[in-house]
Amino acid sequence: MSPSHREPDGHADTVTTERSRKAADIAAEQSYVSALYQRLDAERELAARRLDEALRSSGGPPQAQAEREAATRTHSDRIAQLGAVEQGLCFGRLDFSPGHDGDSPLYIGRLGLFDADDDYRPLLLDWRAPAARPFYLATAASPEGVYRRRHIRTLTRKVVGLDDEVLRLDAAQRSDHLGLAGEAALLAALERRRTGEMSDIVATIQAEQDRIIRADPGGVLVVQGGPGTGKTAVALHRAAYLLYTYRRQLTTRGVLVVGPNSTFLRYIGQVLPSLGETGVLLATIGELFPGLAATGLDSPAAAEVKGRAVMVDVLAAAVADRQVVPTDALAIEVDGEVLTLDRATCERARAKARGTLRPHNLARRVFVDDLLDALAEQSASKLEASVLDDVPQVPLAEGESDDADLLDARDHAAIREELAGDERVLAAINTLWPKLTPQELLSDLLTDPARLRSAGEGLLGDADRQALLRRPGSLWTPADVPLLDELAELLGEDDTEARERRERRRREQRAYAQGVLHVLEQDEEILDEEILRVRDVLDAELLAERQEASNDLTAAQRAARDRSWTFGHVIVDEAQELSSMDWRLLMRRCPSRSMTIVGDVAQTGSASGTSTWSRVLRPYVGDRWRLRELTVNYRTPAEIMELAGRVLAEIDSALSAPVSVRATGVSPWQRQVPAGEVAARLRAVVEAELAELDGGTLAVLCPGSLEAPLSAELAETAAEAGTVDGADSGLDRVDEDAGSARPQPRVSVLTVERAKGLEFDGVVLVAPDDIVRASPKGLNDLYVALTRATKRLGIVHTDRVPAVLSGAQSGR
Ligand SMILES: Nc1ncnc2c1ncn2[C@@H]1O[C@H](COP(=O)(O)OP(=O)(O)OP(=O)(O)O)[C@@H](O)[C@H]1O
Repeated sequence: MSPSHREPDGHADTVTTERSRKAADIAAEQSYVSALYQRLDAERELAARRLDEALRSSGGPPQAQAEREAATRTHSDRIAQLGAVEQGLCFGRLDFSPGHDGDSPLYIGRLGLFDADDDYRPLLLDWRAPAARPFYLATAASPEGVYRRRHIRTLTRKVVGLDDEVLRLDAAQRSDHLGLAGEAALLAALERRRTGEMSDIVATIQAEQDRIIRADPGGVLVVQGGPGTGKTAVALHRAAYLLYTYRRQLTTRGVLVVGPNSTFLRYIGQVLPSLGETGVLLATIGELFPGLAATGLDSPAAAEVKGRAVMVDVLAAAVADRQVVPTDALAIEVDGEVLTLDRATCERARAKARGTLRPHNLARRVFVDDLLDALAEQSASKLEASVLDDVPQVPLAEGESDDADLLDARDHAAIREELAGDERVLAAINTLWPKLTPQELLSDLLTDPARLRSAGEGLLGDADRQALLRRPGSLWTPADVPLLDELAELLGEDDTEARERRERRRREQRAYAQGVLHVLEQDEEILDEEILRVRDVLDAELLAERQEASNDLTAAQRAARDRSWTFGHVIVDEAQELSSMDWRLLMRRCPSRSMTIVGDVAQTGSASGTSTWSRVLRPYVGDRWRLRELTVNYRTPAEIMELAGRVLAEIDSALSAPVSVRATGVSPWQRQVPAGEVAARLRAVVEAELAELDGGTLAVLCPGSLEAPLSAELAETAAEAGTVDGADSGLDRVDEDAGSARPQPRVSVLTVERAKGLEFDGVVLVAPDDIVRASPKGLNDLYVALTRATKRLGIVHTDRVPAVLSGAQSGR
């Protein structure tokens, strides 16, 4: 330091004292944190030992086997949980004002640890525990007894920094403009390079987020917030919190988290395990019909029509159309005899079946029974007539009547049974009221113009029907899934045969178990009448139950296989995109209406999506839903948000953009290139941006028409440098080594639709004018695209500059 810059001696002393105090604090925290890691290691060893014991023991009675399976599951879960908290095990400490209840410091971390040698004194408090709340909520104005909040920063197991906030109104240490807690730790977290996988935010959850995370689970909670306000982060932490707090209810029914696409689910997939939660099913709507892969793509017009609420009536009409009454009588030849089903008989049977109000496949039984009765009666009459024809006529004696039936009830039943087993009879009845699967019915409907015209009469226009029609054998699409789900409800499943099969299997298992008990008893030496015998503790019924495929699946795994599964709680992210039909499906999965709905109506891109929450919720809960708003943008720097804010004002001047938590000093750049040269020139732009970013992730966002050519162009760069993800390769290969080694920079080429919910360090937006003009929600798409970057944004115009962007800073 030059003499002219020398600090006055007194100041230098203060700095030195401050430094040594910090070093002493760090050393003290290091010893506490090291002790916590020792405890963690001990817990891991214990869990591993117990798992090993459970796996090694074998044989024994069935009850012991079942217990062993449960123990194996518990210990494996515990090992996974302990493994997921290695990074940042402890991140906070609360010190309380003197005289406050329990004034020893509390340490907050990713899970709870206790001192087994000291009456299970808490050493580390799980962030979800009620006592940890002040860490997120206490403020200088409302300190909740907290004197100091400390953020502890660690790298691997080493304490590398402490950020203290003294919660006294006169301790003006904190920026109050957004009411942020732990601002230094928060900004450090936000500055981190993005890896392509979302990370948890347990160490820096803000008060407005915490209130949502810990909100009561009952009823529908809507979380509305602009881009980057942490909606996804909050939704996932809420899932973890609910599972921790309401474990009993929720581990049986499970929690469903719905996201917009598989790229997004990969992006958030790691967050929950790192929070120590694995009992959650992450799925897109397209994945919620078990056994069906919805890999096809709809045109925007087809997706929009399929999402309309009127499709409920179209499908109901399509089902009704399959319950046919013939114009002319149907003739069925059975054993050389012709039986007929006339219009009136069929109409009566149909009315009776429909009158049951049961789903089609279940009401079918009533229809079939009625027709079989009619046919049996006809057949019996014919038989009687032919017998009478063959018998010589004998004059009736006085008082005798000739209407005595030749056939009794047993004969009638036998005739009916024979008809019920006759292929030709069944085939005829099937043409009138077939047993149907949702897939058969929807496929028939969408590939047959006549069926579609009939079902859509008065409900769909010509253009709608045209949009829906497709070739036989087409792949299922995500928008088909809610239609199939609706049909599954309308059709119902006649599971009589399956139930009979299950009952038969149970009987066999019971018989087998009886045999096992017999053998066990013969082996027993009766030494003492007092000693319990096998049969005293286990009967054949119980043993048979244990034999049933041991139910060692989690609720999430069972739910994934069962269409009619209902969840304990449902969380929907990017909920503004869901269609009316999507909502129907989701509401069916959650009859308790314990739901968290997260989204931003200014980001709606899909034509089936919504611009108001009340419109989608009214049919299910009326006005009984709560709204919470998030107002701070943790992702997008102020310079980029300034540009995005103009687009938002254009979408709806009543909407206000969230306030950015930080500025970078780097304004977005814009330049114009001829449309034909964009692919060739993009490579240089990408290389320059990667150099500026010095690692981290970069996305090229473009209209659908440019996705393939730009991917191909950049794939050549990838081949040379090994750094580019093509459109289909996803983001999951991105890695970063805890901040020390330089990460591989990655480039993804994506449409706005696929980039929804994701974020990147840098974004190059190509041809925004085409994006705006491509759909009625083009401005919303532009808003989404502009708000994906955490650091840098560049815009390459190929055609006109959208008016809303003109006049902004140019360059590059
Ligand atoms: N309290 C916090 N501490 C640290 N990081 C946070 C916090 N809240 C949000 N973030 C970070 O801000 C970024 C944006 O969060 P998130 O993706 O959840 O926002 P979003 O509201 O879902 O955005 P969008 O609507 O654009 O999809 C993420 O990187 C997230 O980790």
